[in-house]
Formats: sequence, C-alpha cells, structure tokens
Amino acid sequence: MSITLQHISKQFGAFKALDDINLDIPEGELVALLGPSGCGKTTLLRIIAGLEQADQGDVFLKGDNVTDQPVKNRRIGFVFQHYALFRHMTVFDNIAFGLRVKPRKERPGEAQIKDKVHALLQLVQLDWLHDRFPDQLSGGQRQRIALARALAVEPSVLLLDEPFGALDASVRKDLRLWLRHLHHELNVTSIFVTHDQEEAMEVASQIVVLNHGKIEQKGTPSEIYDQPQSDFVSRFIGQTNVFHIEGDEQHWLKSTGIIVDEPKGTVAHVRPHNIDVEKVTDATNSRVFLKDWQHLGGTIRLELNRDGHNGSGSTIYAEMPNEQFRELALHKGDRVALRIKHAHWFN
Ligand SMILES: Nc1ncnc2c1ncn2[C@@H]1O[C@H](COP(=O)(O)OP(=O)(O)OP(=O)(O)O)[C@@H](O)[C@H]1O
Repeated sequence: MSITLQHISKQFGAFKALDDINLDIPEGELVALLGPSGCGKTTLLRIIAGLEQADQGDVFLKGDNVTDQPVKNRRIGFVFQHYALFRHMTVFDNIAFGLRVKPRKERPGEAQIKDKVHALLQLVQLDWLHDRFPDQLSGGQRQRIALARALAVEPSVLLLDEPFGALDASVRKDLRLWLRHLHHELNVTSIFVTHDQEEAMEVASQIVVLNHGKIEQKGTPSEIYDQPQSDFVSRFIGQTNVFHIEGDEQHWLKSTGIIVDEPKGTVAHVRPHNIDVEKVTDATNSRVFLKDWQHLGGTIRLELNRDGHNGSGSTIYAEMPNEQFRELALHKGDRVALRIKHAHWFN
C-alpha cells in the first residue's frame, strides 16, 4: 500500500516537532526515516499509524485519506524497540493473538490459526521456539517474534521504530540483513526509524533524512551518500572533511600544498576516500604529517595533522586500500602531500 503525506505539521506546546512534511512512498518500498535524536522520526511514524494526530496535513494510504481514521482501520503492523510481547503468553500465543481478537466474522478457525502461526514461525526461522515464553528468548529472537506477530494480521504497511535499537552490534548486523531479505520475500511497504546511518544504508531502498522536523533529503542510499544536497546531510551520512575555501583556510590550503581543482563553492566537503595521499621527500613542501592510522578491515584510515595544529578539529582523514598503504611505506610523522579528488560544494 502506498503512503502519501501532505503538509504534515505537529507542535508540542511551543515546540515544532514536524514542519510541513511532504512525502510519497510507493507500494513495496523499504524506507528508513533517519535523523538525529529529537528530529521527529517517531512522531511522524505515530502520525502515519494513527497513534498521534497531526495539527495540520493529511495522511493517505493507497490514495485514501485516512487522516481521521482510527488505528484499527489502517491495517498497519508495528514493531517497537522494546519488545512488546505478552510475557505470560507463549511465542505461539503471542503470534496468534491478533488473529484471535478479530471480530467473529473475520476470525479464522483454530486449525487455520495454527497453520498460519507455524508458517510465520518458519518465515522468521524460529518454529522450534513456539512453546517458549518471551523471557526464555534472546533479544534478537524476541524482535523476530515481534515481527512475526505484526505480520500475522497481514498488514498493508509495516512500521518499525528502532526495532534493533536495544540489541548488541553483531545481532543488529544479522537482523538488518535478515529484515532486508524478509522484505524481498513479502514486499510489504515498510518504514523503519533509525538514527544509525549505517543501518539505514544497509537495509533501506530509500532513505528520508529528517532534521528539526523537516525533510532534508530523500533518495536511494547512494544518492544520499554521493549527492548530499545539504551541509547537514553531508556531515550526517558517513565521515567527511570540511575545508573552507575562503579566508584563512584558503591561505592555509595553498601554503600546505593541498590541491583543490576548480572550487565550486566556499565550503568543500571531502570524503576520506576522495583524498589522495603521496609521500614527499622534501619536507619543506608539506605541512601535513601522518599522525596515526587505523585498520578498518579492507581499508586503512589515515589521521593527518597540520603543522602547529594538534586539535581534533584540524585532523584530516583519508582512506585507502590496505595494499596501497603498504606500498606507500609511511611511518608516523612522515610528511605527505594531499590532492582532493572530489568534493561536495556548499556556500
Ligand atoms: N508527547 C510529547 N509531548 C511533548 N513533546 C514531545 C512529545 N512527543 C515528542 N515530543 C518532542 O518532539 C520532538 C520529536 O520527538 P520524536 O520522538 O519524534 O523524536 P525522534 O526523532 O524519534 O527522537 P529519538 O531518536 O530520540 O527517538 C522531541 O524534541 C520530543 O521531545
């Protein structure tokens, strides 16, 4: 089911939590709502669900205006960060719950419920846990059960609010891929809230970046990463070096030998992999030196400092494949020359 939001605004007292949000989500997308804490992600999700009323604007599901419709008429499934499984019910009964409380006319028989619950348990690959209680499950297992429970009533839209937020890093990573694959299989229009840009990039087909209650940018993960449309998005998604091409910094850039081809603005944001690093033999030609480096798996992150600046604000980060780093044979303190291969320009 497609989702359309038109001019959604919401205030809490004098505080504007959402400010004129317009958004179109086609059927079958897996969308991440990404942004810093307090930017309005959860509020927007709750308005789509009908758990919260917007002050202004309309919500359309599959073209129907549902702004005044209660939650139960919207055919939406939820999964929240803090597993809302019923503690006194087994896994099986938790998943069956939504089917058993349907109005009598729509309620399936117990045999059908049994088949359906086992099919869902197989889908989330946890059929063997059907008679356990929530307390006897790991955090990751509970989230998968919570998802199976949300899917039981065949929602047209699935809303996930930081579904993996409370889990440790390795479980989160597994569940991200699992969610992506599950979505491929089911194709239910889904929105998940996260403040973790890596999670959004890895899971979503579209990312909506929110900041201070406004949409900063919407696009595929690669559009958001490679063509950030604002200073905020560029800084929020991935690491970036910020160079001011006007004023003191310009002087510094020139005197340091950092080459910027054709400036197209006053501020250059440069991803670490877009900085070329070369060793220099004549130290007088360079005022940048290698302070330290870290292994990031297949690549090395170089921490470069300028002469006379040891503060973190003046650190430049570059990244290159391990092999290239070995070939450069750099040591701590070595002087280097930098070339900026590609920048995102802002004014
Ligand atoms: N019921 C409420 N009453 C007053 N203020 C609220 C209420 N709900 C949310 N807010 C405020 O609105 C803003 C947006 O909240 P929201 O929960 O949507 O943010 P979020 O982006 O989901 O944040 P987080 O990532 O921290 O969960 C916050 O500043 C929050 O304090």
